[in-house]
Amino acid sequence: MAYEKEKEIAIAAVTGAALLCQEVRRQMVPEAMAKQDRSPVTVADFGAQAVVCKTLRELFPNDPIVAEEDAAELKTAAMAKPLQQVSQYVQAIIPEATPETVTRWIDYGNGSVGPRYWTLDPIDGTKGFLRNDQYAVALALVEAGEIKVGVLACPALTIGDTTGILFIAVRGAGAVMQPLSGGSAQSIQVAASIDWAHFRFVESVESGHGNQEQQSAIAQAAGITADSLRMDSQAKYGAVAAGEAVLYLRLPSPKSPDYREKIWDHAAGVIVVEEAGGRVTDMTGRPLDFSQSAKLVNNRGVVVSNGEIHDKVLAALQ
Ligand SMILES: Nc1ncnc2c1ncn2[C@@H]1O[C@H](COP(=O)(O)OS(=O)(=O)O)[C@@H](OP(=O)(O)O)[C@H]1O
Ligand SMILES: [Mg+2]
Ligand SMILES: [Mg+2]
Ligand SMILES: [Mg+2]
Repeated sequence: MAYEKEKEIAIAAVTGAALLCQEVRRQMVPEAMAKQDRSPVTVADFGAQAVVCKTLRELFPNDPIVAEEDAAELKTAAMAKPLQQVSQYVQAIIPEATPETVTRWIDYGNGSVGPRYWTLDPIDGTKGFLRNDQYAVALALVEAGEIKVGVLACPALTIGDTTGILFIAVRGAGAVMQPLSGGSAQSIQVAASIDWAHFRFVESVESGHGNQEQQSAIAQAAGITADSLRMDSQAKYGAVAAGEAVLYLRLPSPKSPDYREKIWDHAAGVIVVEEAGGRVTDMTGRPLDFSQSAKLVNNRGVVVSNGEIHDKVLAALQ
């Protein structure tokens, strides 16, 4: 099958990173360090990025990686202690890790968008991770602007009687989910609109990451009467792909009208939903454009659905 090697390496890398995140949560109450944009980052974000970038670079040395974090701050003297912690967590997954190699591996993620690249969010939903709620490790391969492979680990997500879910999709080959702790893969499909128990929508926990008032109004216009499920991270894409909800709305926040969505906050989730039979566009109906830069400069807002209700949602947005 096409992209077999990419898929296997991506699964190994993301699983290692998710284990690291779970280990951090078990051993400590992670502290948030503030980035320049004042958003939080933790030792687990850095550790997860080191694990994934090191694995990818070894197997695909020519592929750029566009990842959320970088090690510039972490290399400063003031950060010696957190760097030591990052290095120890990474060592549990990759024994040869040292503070020096770890910062180098993290900076493999400073690549640029090009004809073929990987994009990584080492922890998507850092605020969720800090709150002991949902978070995800999200990795995707993009070629000529088209997402080809996506692997999304959601360690805190429960579906059926499994907690800790790994979503995997390859373009044209469908989407599956499997227990993060190992076990067999099961093919997934979005829910049909007649499935009333799942005829509901998901949105962010953080009100500043969307426009909850408008999101409720649009969901209602599409016939959804149930309250929203609020969850952090791309676990929302997983919920739509696995048929737990029929719609995920992320409309521009009135507090940050000029915000542009980042590619790593969407790429893995988009292919998982599309391969499960769903549809993803921006709020004007355009496909998300992953060919430009780390930001989705040609898109505003994101609409993710089971496909069936997509046009109705877009019409309500006009
Ligand atoms: N203003 C604004 N608008 C839209 N999106 C924003 C904004 N600010 C931040 N972010 C990005 O949101 C990412 C996580 O958002 P989620 O909505 O998935 O999770 S959460 O419910 O907010 O925790 C989060 O990803 P992580 O940084 O990886 O956690 C951010 O990249
Ligand atoms: Mg962040
Ligand atoms: Mg993110
Ligand atoms: Mg992140």
